[in-house]
Amino acid sequence: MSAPAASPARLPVSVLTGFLGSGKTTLLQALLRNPGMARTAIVINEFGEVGLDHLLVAKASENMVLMDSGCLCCTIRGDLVDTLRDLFLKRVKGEVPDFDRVVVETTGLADPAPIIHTLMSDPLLAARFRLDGVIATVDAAHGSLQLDRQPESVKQAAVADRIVLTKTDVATPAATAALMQRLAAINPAAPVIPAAHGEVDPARLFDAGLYNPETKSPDVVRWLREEAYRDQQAEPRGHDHDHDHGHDHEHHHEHGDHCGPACGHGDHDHGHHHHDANRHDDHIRAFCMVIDRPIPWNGFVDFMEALIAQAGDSLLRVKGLLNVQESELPVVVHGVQHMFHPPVRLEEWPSDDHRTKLVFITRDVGQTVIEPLFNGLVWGEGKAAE
Ligand SMILES: Nc1nc2c(ncn2[C@@H]2O[C@H](COP(=O)(O)OP(=O)(O)OP(=O)(O)O)[C@@H](O)[C@H]2O)c(=O)[nH]1
Repeated sequence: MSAPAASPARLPVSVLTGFLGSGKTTLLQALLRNPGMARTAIVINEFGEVGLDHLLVAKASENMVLMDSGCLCCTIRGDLVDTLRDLFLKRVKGEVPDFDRVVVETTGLADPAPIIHTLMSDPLLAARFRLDGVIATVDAAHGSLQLDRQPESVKQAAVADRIVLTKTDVATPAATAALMQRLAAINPAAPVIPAAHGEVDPARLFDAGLYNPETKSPDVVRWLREEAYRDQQAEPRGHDHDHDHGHDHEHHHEHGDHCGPACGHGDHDHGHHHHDANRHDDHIRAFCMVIDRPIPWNGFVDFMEALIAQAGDSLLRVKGLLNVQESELPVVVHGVQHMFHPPVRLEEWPSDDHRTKLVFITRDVGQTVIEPLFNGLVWGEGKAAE
């Protein structure tokens, strides 16, 4: 098993995504004014669209400007990899003020996954930067309609670590409440932060990654939030998912317990649709698996490889804390679609609970699909007759 220590010293990068017109620019403008954003570099597509003139202090170079809050703002030149390398180099040479955080806005790119993949996979970037988290803006007034009609908007909410609910000043409280419930169903672990006109404490948006910058150590409980999947599954659904209830879960429980009677909510494989099948979030499954006994690492790798091969595009987010047979220490895995971070071995268990926990947010691939694959490749179940 390769389990390199993911150095917390690498610069955290947050990816800001959100549907067209959902308030990304407004949020950035408010953040740029905030003194709490000093020592942050923001990467955007164009200065013009953010309307920075009134916040500008100095032009550092053709594509970099400095704000009076201390925030550095730069536009993408070439591609993101070039821009981030350039930014890092200028920082090292002292050509720009030191910064210890980067925010990348994904304007014009509906799907945040390619940016996340670039951050995870480019070897030079991965040595200097680490993905802190994905922030998604969702419009409180139009978000429901966008979730209905636009698969990208569901995907953005599903891969997010933080969801900023914008335009709460113009949405009705009932619409806001219904949307919050719907977002919680898509992505149970992501806090939904209401923010009219982009007014939000930056501290609530950042440090969503595995590393807690205060303790300089991993905080896997906060990162995994596996209990949120349980809580969410126990809640009445914001829309009709009652077809999930009552199906037979007994067959799932042989190797571990699962998250209550509504676990694998969205296991639509069981049928009984009562509602508009075109709602894109009805294709989203958010569930956790808890496995009692230590798992063989090679079996887990076989399982993940098979899952990626069969359903890579449908895996929106996978996070896991693993108890592997080969190690006394826990191993953390993290993936977005078919791209996985190198596994990280932690120095200690976060609690006395040493069970493996895996959380999945997928499109159309429910627990009833993933669990037999896991049981087959990890425990060799279903192979006896071969
Ligand atoms: N009332 C109200 N209007 C908002 C709020 N946030 C954004 N807006 C308005 O919504 C419109 C779109 O906001 P932007 O911030 O430009 O959204 P965006 O996501 O950056 O848009 P694109 O870059 O085109 O994808 C603008 O007219 C904003 O003034 C809010 O919280 N309340």
